[in-house]
Amino acid sequence: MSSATAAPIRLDGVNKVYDGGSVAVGDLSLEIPAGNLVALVGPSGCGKSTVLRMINRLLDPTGGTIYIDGDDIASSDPVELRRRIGYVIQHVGLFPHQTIAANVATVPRLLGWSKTKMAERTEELLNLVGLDVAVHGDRYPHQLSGGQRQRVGVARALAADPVVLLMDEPFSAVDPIARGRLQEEFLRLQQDVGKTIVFVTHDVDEAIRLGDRIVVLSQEAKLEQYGTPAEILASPQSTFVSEFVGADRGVKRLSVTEVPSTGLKKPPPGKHPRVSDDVTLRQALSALLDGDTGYVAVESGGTVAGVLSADDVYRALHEADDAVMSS
Ligand SMILES: Nc1ncnc2c1ncn2[C@@H]1O[C@H](COP(=O)(O)OP(=O)(O)OP(=O)(O)O)[C@@H](O)[C@H]1O
Repeated sequence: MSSATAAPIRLDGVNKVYDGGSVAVGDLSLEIPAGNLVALVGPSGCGKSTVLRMINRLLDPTGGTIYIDGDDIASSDPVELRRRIGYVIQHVGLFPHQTIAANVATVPRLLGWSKTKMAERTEELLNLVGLDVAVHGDRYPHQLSGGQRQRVGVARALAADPVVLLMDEPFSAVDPIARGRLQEEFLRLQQDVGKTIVFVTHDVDEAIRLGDRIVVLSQEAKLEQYGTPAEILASPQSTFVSEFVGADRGVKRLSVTEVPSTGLKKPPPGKHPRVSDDVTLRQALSALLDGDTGYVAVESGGTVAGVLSADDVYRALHEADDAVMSS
């Protein structure tokens, strides 16, 4: 494996039949580009976790091949491979009798890093996930909140600069408010680290929010659709996908579409609510509904570039859909 910070993953005709004959994955082929965050979504039992666990060789496929950075992982040493792959699970599995700092340094310690290098890396990572090493470093897992423990799990998974990060429902055990914050922080963190991330969730909203691309799976990990959130929302390829993304697909589309930068109207008189030009149509519509003029003003570089009405939001959504469909 190269020393790059992120590696592509390819699944080629992968199949997994458990002892006893249960087919978890029928025949799955998938390419995940380096540095992409791909969300695997699908109903309970469709094989998402099995797919993830085959990528780090916690399970071996019964057929097909998985490549990381072009190398067939079946010929790699599983322990060695797992040190190059970060893994975060729902109940993060921190070692209860080790401090937070020691937990984060798990893989560097196995790799024989010096104490100084481990301490520097631990501080850097805890900072990256928004925890202060001076406050939290010497605490034990039970002295942290659920959300803080998940952050430590992410820091630990990133400790040895893995080329791939696998995340299995990492935020589902925390309350919705902490979850939203973790998702937001995680998106910011990914902008910094740029890993190839495979993220399992059964929550389609989380997949839309986090994924560069989404893989929708049905039973036996059948690939129903693979595309960007905007593509999947604008054009679900099957009844399964449209039912899975939900009846409020239209509202979800608003949240993956940015406000238009051209064709804005000149503001009529009145005190219109304002949004910046990098918000989504959903945020713009919400601001419009909070006001009482029927318009929302879009600011660009501190000045108002123009206004949108509800009709304009509708038109912008459909123009964005047309652009997605024709791309
Ligand atoms: N060790 C096992 N032995 C036999 N069958 C198994 C085993 N582990 C999982 N399965 C079966 O394989 C299928 C896929 O399981 P998997 O855990 O991958 O699904 P999932 O999509 O991650 O589900 P969930 O969202 O509920 O966690 C299920 O039908 C499950 O019952």
